[in-house]
Amino acid sequence: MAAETLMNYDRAKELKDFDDTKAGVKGLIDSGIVNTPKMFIRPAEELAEEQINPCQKNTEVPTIDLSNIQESSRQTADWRDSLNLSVQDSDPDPSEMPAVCRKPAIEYSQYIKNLGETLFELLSEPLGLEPYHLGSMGCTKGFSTVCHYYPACPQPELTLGVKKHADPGLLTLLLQNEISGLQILHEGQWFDVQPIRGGLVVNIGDLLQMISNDKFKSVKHRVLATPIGPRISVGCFFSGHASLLDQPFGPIKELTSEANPPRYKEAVLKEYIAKFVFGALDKKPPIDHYKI
Ligand SMILES: O=C(O)CCC(=O)C(=O)O
Ligand SMILES: [Fe+2]
Repeated sequence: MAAETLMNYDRAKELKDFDDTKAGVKGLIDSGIVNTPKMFIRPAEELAEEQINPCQKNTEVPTIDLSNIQESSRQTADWRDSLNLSVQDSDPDPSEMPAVCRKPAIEYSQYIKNLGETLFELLSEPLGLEPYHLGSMGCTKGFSTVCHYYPACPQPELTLGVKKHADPGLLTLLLQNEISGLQILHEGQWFDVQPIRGGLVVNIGDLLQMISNDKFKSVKHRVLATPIGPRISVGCFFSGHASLLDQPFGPIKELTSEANPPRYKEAVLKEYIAKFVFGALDKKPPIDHYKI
């Protein structure tokens, strides 16, 4: 009986059915956010107008930020523009999104939310937890969508698109256009993560490493600057809901024991987040402050 079920198993059909529900990646691609580079190429007056529009509380309009460059140091600016859209509720307020990308961004957020819920269920299981455990902790609520635009770089050897880092949050779902540049660090060596059309990169972040008491491991990665472009990527960062900001969190109690004690101190989410918002991406990661 089991063998028969196995023989009838049609993986291609299962994937197609998953995509057709639009919980899958196809829905994300269809929503077209990766084809929205025009949000980065706009007249200066239009950008200035958005920057002073007070209703866009959750949006950072893209600018090349050179403020972290100190003349005396050899620090370089990252070779990219980024647009950050924070979605804290299931239905983001359209007036808080730049008009140019409002429709795809809202549609995309909805798919990501559904996919995030599924993935946190799947991740609860190998931890030996009930499927809804991570979801019920608030992991699936609230995420930031960051759209990166990496223009072609005339001297890619002098800079990087994004410096080496691990994502500080719980989980990142990343969509890339066809131009490569993303690399992960494995056993001291950098490996390319080639874009697969219709595929998402799923990255474990430091916060998930922390609450899983090292059962899941975050991965260090970076983005090269490339002579061809633009490279576009859209990362959705699950880092816990705003309502959890004042709560302490640490390794999940069910995952620790006398034989396997907590490897991290408890932290207040707000303080943890402040450490990565105000710290440099490639300097001491926030997780290191809590290691026991
Ligand atoms: O653009 C990419 O592929 C990755 C960007 C990234 O690592 C990040 O935003 O944290
Ligand atoms: Fe990252």
